[in-house]
Amino acid sequence: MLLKDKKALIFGVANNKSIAYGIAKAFKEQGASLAFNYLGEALKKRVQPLSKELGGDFIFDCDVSNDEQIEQAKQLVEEKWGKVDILIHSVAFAKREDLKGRFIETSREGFHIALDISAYSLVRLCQAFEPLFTEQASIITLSYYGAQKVVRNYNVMGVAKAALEASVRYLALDLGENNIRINAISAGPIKTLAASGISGFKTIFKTIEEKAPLKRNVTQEDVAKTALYLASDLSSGVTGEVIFVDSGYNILG
Ligand SMILES: CCCCCCc1ccc(Oc2ccc(Oc3cccc(O)n3)cc2)c(O)c1
Repeated sequence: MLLKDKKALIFGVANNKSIAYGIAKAFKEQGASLAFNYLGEALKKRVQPLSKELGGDFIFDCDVSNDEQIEQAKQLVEEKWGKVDILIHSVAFAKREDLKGRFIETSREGFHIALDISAYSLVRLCQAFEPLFTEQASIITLSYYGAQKVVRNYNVMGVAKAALEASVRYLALDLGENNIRINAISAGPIKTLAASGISGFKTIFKTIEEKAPLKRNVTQEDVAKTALYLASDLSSGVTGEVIFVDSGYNILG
């Protein structure tokens, strides 16, 4: 049991297609205790049954763009668990109109929203939960190839993911003082609720099957297994890294 008695806080399960759901399922199988956030009453109805199904300890309302809600979440987790061994950040958002057309048309508001929810939220969650992280705690966030190379339509989310990946490196320096590790998994395209909001997703998904070295798209399970490695002592010497789980697509010219 790779994660026996570890307490894993999971941000970003929306449904059973979410990457965070696949990660949580694998963590449970390896003996971890789980807790999940949900975004407001509407999504509580979706997350509650998923948490039950996965044997979660508790769920909590937390909009990661709201500092008070993050502080309240920290206080609740402190009360329920006292400490946190693993934090999964699988949260992002951009306005629909900013995920298509010309990036140059991005509004100031749209840029702020995308970077606040998709990148700054990781910094703030680390800041709030730092007092609860155990000696060997591990933090994992999710990124995409569009952070490093231009992928048409990904637009402002690519800029947000670039900021997220750089934040992982700077956070690794600060958190390393206490032997806490933070890494990103750059996952290939997976058919999630979020993915359905991006123009051109289907085309990219098909291209991977034709061009990627493994000639197939990756699954939630592929990503979850790398998350197990990063969350466990198997990756004890790894921090500040971006690990591609994308059938090798990123290595192509
Ligand atoms: C053109 C790029 C195709 C491959 C995209 C792979 C991918 C799929 C999903 C990803 O996660 C999100 C999460 C939220 C997000 O913002 C959204 C999603 C739906 C509606 C909306 O208004 N914003 C966009 C992507 C992601 O970062 C990357």
